[in-house]
Amino acid sequence: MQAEPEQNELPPMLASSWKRSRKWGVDPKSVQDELLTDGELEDRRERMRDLFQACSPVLETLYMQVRHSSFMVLVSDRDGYIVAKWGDPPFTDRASRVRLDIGANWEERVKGTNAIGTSLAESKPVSVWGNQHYCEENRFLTCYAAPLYSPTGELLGILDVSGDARLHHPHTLGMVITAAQACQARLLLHQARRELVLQMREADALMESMSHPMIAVDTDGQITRVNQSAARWLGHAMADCIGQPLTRWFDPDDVKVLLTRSDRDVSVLKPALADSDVSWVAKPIQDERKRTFRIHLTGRIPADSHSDKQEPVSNLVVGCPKVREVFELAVRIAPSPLTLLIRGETGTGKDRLARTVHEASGRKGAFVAVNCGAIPETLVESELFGYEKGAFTGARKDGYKGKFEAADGGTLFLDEIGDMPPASQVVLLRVLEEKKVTRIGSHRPIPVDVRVIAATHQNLEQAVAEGRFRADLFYRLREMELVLPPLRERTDLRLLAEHFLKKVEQELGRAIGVSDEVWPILEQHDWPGNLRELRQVIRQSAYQACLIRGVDWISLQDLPLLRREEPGSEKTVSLLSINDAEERAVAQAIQAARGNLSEAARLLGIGRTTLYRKLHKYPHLKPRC
Ligand SMILES: Nc1ncnc2c1ncn2[C@@H]1O[C@H](COP(=O)(O)OP(=O)(O)OP(=O)(O)O)[C@@H](O)[C@H]1O
Repeated sequence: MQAEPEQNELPPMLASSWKRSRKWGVDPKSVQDELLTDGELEDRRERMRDLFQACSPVLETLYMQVRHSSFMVLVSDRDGYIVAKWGDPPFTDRASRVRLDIGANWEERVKGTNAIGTSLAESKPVSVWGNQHYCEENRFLTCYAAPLYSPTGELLGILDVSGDARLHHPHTLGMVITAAQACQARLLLHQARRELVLQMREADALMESMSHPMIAVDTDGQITRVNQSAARWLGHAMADCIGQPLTRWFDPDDVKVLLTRSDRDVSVLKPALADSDVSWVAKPIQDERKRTFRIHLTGRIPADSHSDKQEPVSNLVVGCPKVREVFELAVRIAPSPLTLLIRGETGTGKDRLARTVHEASGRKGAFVAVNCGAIPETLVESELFGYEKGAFTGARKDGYKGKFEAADGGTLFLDEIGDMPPASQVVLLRVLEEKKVTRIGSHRPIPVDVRVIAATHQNLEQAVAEGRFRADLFYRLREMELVLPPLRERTDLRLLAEHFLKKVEQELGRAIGVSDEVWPILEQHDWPGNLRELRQVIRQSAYQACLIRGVDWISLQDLPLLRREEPGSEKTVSLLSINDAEERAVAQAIQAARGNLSEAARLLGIGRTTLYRKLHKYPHLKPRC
């Protein structure tokens, strides 16, 4: 054991630290250690996950430099708790005896003068060698520590290299300082990347939140982005719209003008189909040299009545006994605090059921829906739990209230829960257990009163068996389970179809009937897209009947269902797009009118100019003279 140094032998920073240690009442002969429980340690590690993710290459390189030399690398959080270590026996065994180990607190108030504690107290790099340590048991050590800062200068913790005092070398401190600086640089890079993803996501969310249809096209006229509302209008899934030429839906001449004259501030486009009500405003997005990068099209529709999510719960169709049972049970359990898991194929009405539970629960707060599958892995936590101002560069100035806080007093609907990344599953489980959230960049847990409803179309039991989904979270979420049957097993298809037809009638402003021969076809289809697909088919058929054929009833020829599949396929029907249907209708009309275009236009119930425009789109249909 080395003797205590004289005060004047200590460097000034350490002399002040000794004074503080005395003031704290630390006993140099008997240390009262402060240790974390496993849960607390996990929590603190979790809060530094970003740092470890971004900086592990630096920390590993540092460890490679000191291994085999009775040295170890440690990281403490900003409260002095060691949360990570890299080292090898026998030195780590000796270090463990004085609790220089994961979970122990090395603040000065616990351990007296030591590199981690003093570096924290002074916010400066420091080395503490042998008998410069305040507590006798630590005097076999030599330690070098430097603060770890976030890119915005916030203290995150301490990087420390500790070893046998006999191997002390002043240069080691320089190495630790360099590594701490490299960590800050890597964090900056990491956060810049994350910020970029956030911004892209924000742009997507903005686009998605618009109730008006929006389409972005590149300078070649190809679609690069659409929102749900536009995808609905275009008659395809969002992913299928990307890369398609705009000329599939708009007059090619108009599109040509739009692309060549995209320097114009704003122009108005008329769609080739459904020419009646929707008009599209095009606005170029330009760089600083006024070169057009993208063109944004916003559709103006008279009423957004086909919007997915705005229907009052009382309007739901529950004509099938199986479904009625599910809804009745949902309403009965709604006032309880039970966590609910809703299962069912895509488009079976899980979202609607979750809203029903919320409305029947009497909870005054908001219903907040989150699609866990749509959030990039790195953003799940900031989205759910929020972040403090300055948590990372590019973070909003006032911080961000996560979805849990937004749903306080209400219901949080976690859709596609099976897609939640494993790391976020841990945090979610903790929030469910503790009913508190801690924003990223904060240490203050905020109590929340949130009823959680999760939904999935996946086989979660299998995901648990394959290790993709945590078993404890699965059981925590499934305090109560509701299962929605697929449309092919429902007995109320006709009621649903009539319900969707009513909405289209409102859009089109006229009553529309359905011919008898249509029903068996609808009943036979196996509806992989369930209610959403049925709604889409009804809408497309009604538009086809009214706007293309000019009649007030849907008959077989309007159904985008009648195309036969490849021979040998079990299915007899599959969907046609609005465009295919339009092309077919034009061909039939020209054939029926024996090439007389005025007559064909009359049969189609459209003007001659409109028919000419359509022939521009389908030049092979032009009658030969
Ligand atoms: N009982 C119902 N009566 C009338 N319309 C319904 C009913 N249930 C769902 N819908 C409609 O069906 C469509 C799909 O429903 P919803 O979005 O709730 O399905 P989901 O199962 O949550 O879909 P996903 O799995 O894709 O998230 C929506 O337009 C919704 O309004």
